Amino acid sequence: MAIYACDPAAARGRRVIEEESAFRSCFQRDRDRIIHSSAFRRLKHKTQVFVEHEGDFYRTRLTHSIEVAQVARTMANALGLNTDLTEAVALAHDLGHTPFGHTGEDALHELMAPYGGFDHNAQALHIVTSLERHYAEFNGLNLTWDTLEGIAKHNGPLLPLAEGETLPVTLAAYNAVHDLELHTHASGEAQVAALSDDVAYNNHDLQDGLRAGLFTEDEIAELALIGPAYAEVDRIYPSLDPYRRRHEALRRVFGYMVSDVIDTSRARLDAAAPESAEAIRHLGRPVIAFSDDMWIKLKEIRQFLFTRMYRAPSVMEIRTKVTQVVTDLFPIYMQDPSLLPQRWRQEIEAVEDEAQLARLVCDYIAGMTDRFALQSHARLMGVDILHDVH
Ligand SMILES: Nc1nc2c(ncn2[C@H]2C[C@H](O)[C@@H](COP(=O)(O)OP(=O)(O)OP(=O)(O)O)O2)c(=O)[nH]1
Repeated sequence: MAIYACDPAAARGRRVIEEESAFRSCFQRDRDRIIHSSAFRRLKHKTQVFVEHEGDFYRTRLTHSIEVAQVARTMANALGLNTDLTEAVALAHDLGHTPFGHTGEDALHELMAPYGGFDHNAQALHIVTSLERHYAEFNGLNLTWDTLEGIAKHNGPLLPLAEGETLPVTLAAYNAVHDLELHTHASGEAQVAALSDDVAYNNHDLQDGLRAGLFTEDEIAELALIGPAYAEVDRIYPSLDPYRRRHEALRRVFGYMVSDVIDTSRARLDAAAPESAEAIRHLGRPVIAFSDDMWIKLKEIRQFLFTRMYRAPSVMEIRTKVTQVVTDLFPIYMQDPSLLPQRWRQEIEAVEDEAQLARLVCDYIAGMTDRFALQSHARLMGVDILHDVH
């Protein structure tokens, strides 16, 4: 490992002190706790782009998280960073997603507007610091400080706040008791995990979008990063069948992105010459990055995916319906919290005001899988919103 890697022997430790494992480093143990969490298992039925009933081929938040962790390990290893910490942060980065992905998040954010809003990154931290309830001596997973800061700073430092911005309430509350130093950048490991998210989804969404027939290979071959990949495949394998041709082209695109991050980040690390993990945190700019040229090409892909996939009419039609599911469920549980399961009802006794009740209901709904939300909606509203024809 490089001098600037996070060394498990020097980790900042857990909020509740525990005996170290004889077999696993503290970061390995964090990763294992994340894999064994309920929230991680529920990612298997949470939307990446397509709602779960739309087909078994497409990515879910679980398969996406595994792909992020895979590429993150490769990049961390190439850069001399700690692969276990990188993997832990990568596997945890989407734990806070609601049913129906960003659509559910937007709906919950609006419903929670009077009570501090909702943010999936803050929710991931809330889950691993509070909502998982399996251990005798603490709520949450009691992860190391290093993993928690990586989860909190998925989008970079959270402080100082921009004008009119506030910290998500659950994050602010946790930070008040366990200072995650929100002014600094995260470790190199967490920065790798964050960029791996972009590498993974921009690649797999192209694959899923093609499979769904939302656009064609000829159309994506017009994009600056993708055209050369198809050209190279056609040159080497002039008579490849269409499926192998697609795979060969897209795996090259993936490789271009990974090589670019490794080369750019190596150059940045060489130039900054950080002498510790702490030095990376205080550098004032990220050390893990795409080159400017790659960033321009990536933005073109992101724009294409946004208009042709995330805002495609067929995706938007489902979006309207699943927004209704979340919008219907929230007031039902607010008005009659006795409908909540036992584990949540117990907490209602400690609720002091409407904002606390709303946060509880929000946490419960946010934890639902797509199918559980749809089932709950069908049971409570008497309609199967995706299948009933009106
Ligand atoms: N259907 C649908 N999917 C979306 C929408 N916005 C984003 N997605 C999907 C596309 C990508 O697979 C993925 C990108 O979002 P992520 O949650 O991974 O990253 P994002 O940069 O939005 O947030 P984050 O980095 O986690 O703070 O989510 C949307 O409005 N509708």
